[in-house]
Amino acid sequence: MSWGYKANNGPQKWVENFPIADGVRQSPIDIVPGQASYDAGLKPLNLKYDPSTCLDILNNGHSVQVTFADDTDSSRLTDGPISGLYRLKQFHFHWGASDDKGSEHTVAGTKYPAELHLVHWNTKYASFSEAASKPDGLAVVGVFLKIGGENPNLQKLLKAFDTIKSKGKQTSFANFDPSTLLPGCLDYWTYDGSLTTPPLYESVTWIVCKEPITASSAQMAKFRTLLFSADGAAPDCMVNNYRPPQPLKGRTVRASFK
Ligand SMILES: NS(=O)(=O)c1ccc(C(=O)NCc2cccc(F)c2F)cc1
Ligand SMILES: [Zn+2]
Repeated sequence: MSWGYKANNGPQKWVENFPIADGVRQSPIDIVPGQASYDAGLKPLNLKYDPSTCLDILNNGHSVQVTFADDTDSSRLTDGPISGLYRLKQFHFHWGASDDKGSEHTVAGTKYPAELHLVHWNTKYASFSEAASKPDGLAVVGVFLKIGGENPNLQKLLKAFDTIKSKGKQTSFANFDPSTLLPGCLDYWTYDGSLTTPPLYESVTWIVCKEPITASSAQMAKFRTLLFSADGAAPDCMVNNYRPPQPLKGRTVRASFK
């Protein structure tokens, strides 16, 4: 049976097949703002996304994912805490069964209802797959979702959910601009971490935005209509697809802001 988020295959069990789960730079973490150190050397994030690189939207059995063409540099991240140029590969979300939980990172113990991950890979490597196992291979921008007014930029995504309800379903998804999902202020915390799902590779420079974006409670409910299960199997709601915070193990969290 493959990994998931249930008692019998969830985060407490992943170490059995992925021993790095107990590694020294695992993600997510609890971010304690008072303990983060302001680093004046950190540059502003430079994110440039080209909507024409948006390819499709997929239910991969763990999350809903929007995948991008990464054969050119047209959707990419530079500056911030990283050096070089990282190409956007995909973005996806993690969310809860109710509005009181769902994010992977927490802020002084506070859980948000959901968290968006924009996944980029270092173009010093030939591909995402090669970069994914290197200590400086990936950079993931995390954006918290909080409950507020309806977010019109999410609506386009949510409208596609009915056609990708079950595991393995995907549909073409064009001309979506991921920058519409970024907060107005790009202040961030950054630390060295890992993929938050198996294979849990310790290859991610995490860049977590301080400012959340909003989603309405009804929009959050729409995420919860997706299924972990494939067509024809007993329907299993896709909820609580988040890993809890992991030990900091001596790592420093830096802040790009005072
Ligand atoms: N939640 S997150 O942002 O930390 C995260 C981002 C990407 C992946 C991923 O690509 N997994 C599949 C995958 C595919 C190819 C090679 C890999 F190493 C690999 F992990 C997993 C977790
Ligand atoms: Zn993620």
